[in-house]
Amino acid sequence: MNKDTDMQTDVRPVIECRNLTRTYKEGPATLTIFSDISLTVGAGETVAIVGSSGAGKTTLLNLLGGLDKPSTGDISICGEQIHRMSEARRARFRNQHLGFVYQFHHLLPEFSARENVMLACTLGGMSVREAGQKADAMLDQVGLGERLAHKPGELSGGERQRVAIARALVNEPECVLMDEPTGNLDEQTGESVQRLIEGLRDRLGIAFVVVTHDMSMARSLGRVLKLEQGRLHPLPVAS
Ligand SMILES: Nc1ncnc2c1ncn2[C@@H]1O[C@H](COP(=O)(O)OP(=O)(O)OP(=O)(O)O)[C@@H](O)[C@H]1O
Repeated sequence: MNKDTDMQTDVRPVIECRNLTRTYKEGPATLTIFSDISLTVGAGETVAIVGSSGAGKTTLLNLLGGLDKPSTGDISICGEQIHRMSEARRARFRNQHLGFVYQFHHLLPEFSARENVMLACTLGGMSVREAGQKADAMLDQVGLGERLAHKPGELSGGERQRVAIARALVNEPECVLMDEPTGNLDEQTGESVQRLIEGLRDRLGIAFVVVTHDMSMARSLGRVLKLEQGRLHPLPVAS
């Protein structure tokens, strides 16, 4: 075990990355975004990834989520090598095992909060009736039980982000990947989204990987790793 960037407990690993390298070809030159990154994240663990703009945080998150493939190295999510799956299998796997939350919520503007969350279920083959029940329960958990019929344009920024979190969680994924989930929110709303993440992690045992520029949120979520000059370094725990 790599003691620097691996979890320190013996809980079941949800994410296991070994020696990840991502490069881009730029004419005759090769641009290395990061190299030789290894990382293990266990069930119910939260890992925050920080680093300056352009350090490669989103690139790393995209690899973990199967949106991009590593140049070299292995990624195992829930014991399966996501980067080696066929396109169709990967889409199914992502729907079943992973949830995604972005800085800009990417909700469909024409659909209600309920319908946006339901869509994540029906895409996976669930009946409309069951999807409706799941969406209602999940939206209730994130405190939006009274806003089911509101469209994104009729919700506040924090409420929209909570709908996006409900959508990411409704299929009960083992792992949720978040890119700047509070980046677009004021301090108070950001803190309430952070508490929501912590509550869901503790209640449901989901592993969270959260890319953020907010160091205080990173520290309070748990383990903090800094992506710097193409390497992932653990930051010491704040006293
Ligand atoms: N398709 C691509 N081709 C070439 N270079 C790319 C490509 N995609 C990303 N990059 C480069 O990879 C680097 C890392 O980008 P990335 O978006 O992962 O950074 P980041 O740490 O998430 O930054 P920010 O905090 O600003 O969002 C950047 O320098 C970017 O220009």
